[in-house]
Amino acid sequence: MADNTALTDERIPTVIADGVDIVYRINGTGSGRGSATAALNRILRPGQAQKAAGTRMVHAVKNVSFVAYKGEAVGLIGTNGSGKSTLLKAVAGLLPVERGKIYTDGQPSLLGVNAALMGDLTGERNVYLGGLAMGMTREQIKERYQEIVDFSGINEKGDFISLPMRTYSSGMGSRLRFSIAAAKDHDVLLIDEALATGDAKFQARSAQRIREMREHAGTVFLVSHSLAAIRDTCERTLWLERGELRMDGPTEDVLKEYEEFTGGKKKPAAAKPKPTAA
Ligand SMILES: Nc1ncnc2c1ncn2[C@@H]1O[C@H](COP(=O)(O)OP(=O)(O)OP(=O)(O)O)[C@@H](O)[C@H]1O
Repeated sequence: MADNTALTDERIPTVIADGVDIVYRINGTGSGRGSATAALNRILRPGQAQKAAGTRMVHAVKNVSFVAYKGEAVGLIGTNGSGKSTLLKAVAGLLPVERGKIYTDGQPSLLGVNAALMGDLTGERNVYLGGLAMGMTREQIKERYQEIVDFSGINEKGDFISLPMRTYSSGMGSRLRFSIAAAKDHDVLLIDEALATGDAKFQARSAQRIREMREHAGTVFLVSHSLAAIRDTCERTLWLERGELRMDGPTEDVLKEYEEFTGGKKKPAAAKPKPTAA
C-alpha cells in the first residue's frame, strides 16, 4: 500500500498573490472633462488626451505577496483606504492587476457580490436569487431554505422574510446575505465587513459557521474593522497600510502591533490622582 502520510501533512495553497500592484485610473479630473470634445479626444488620441483630461492614478495595492492555504481563515486589516477591499476584489477576479499575479485554486466567492440580491424582492425571493447566483439548483435551495432563514434570524421578530429586502435594516440585510452565502461550501470565501453590522449573537453564530466552512472546504478571508471579529475567526492576519503589506503573521501578534499603531491599546498611562471627596 502506498504511504500517503507525507501527502496528508502537506499544506495545499488556495490563493497565491505574487508581487501584486493594483492601480485605479480616474478619468476627467482635469479641465474640460465633461465636454463631448474631451471625450472624442480621449478616443482618438488616448496618450495626449489622458494628460489633458487629467487622468489621475491611485496606486491602491503595492507589491503585495502572500500564500493562503486550505483550511485557513485569514483576517485582512488596515486603516481606511489601505487597500483591503481592492485586494479582495482582485482575488475574486473582479479587478485587473497592474503587475504581478494572483493564482487561485477553485472559484473565489466575494460575499455580497455573488449574492446579487434585489431590494424590491422579498427576502424569500432573494434567498432563491442568491442561491441560483452561487450555482445552487432550485431543489438544493428549497432543501436548505428553512436553514438559511433560521440562520439569518430574520423571522425571529415576525414574518420579515415575506417583506421586500429594502425594508430591512442594514444589519438584517447583511445577516441574510451572509446566511445565503454560508449555505454553500466555497473553495475560497471572501467576506468584506459582513459581520460588523450583525448583533453580538449573530456575530458569534457566523464566526462558528466560518469555522465549519474552513473545515469542510477551502479558505476564508475576512476584512473587518472589528478586531474582535478577526480575533474570533482568524488565526492568521494580513495588515495592509497605504497599499503595502506591513505584517503577515499570527493574529495576536499582528493585532498587537496594529493596536499600537492606531492607538487603540495604549500602554497603561501613569495613574491619575483620585478625586478627593469634598
Ligand atoms: N473605484 C475606485 N476608483 C478609484 N479609486 C478607488 C476606487 N476604490 C477605491 N479606491 C481608492 O483605493 C484606495 C484603497 O481603497 P479600498 O476601498 O481598497 O480601501 P479599504 O482598506 O478597503 O478601506 P476601508 O477600510 O475604508 O473600507 C483608496 O485610496 C481609495 O480612494
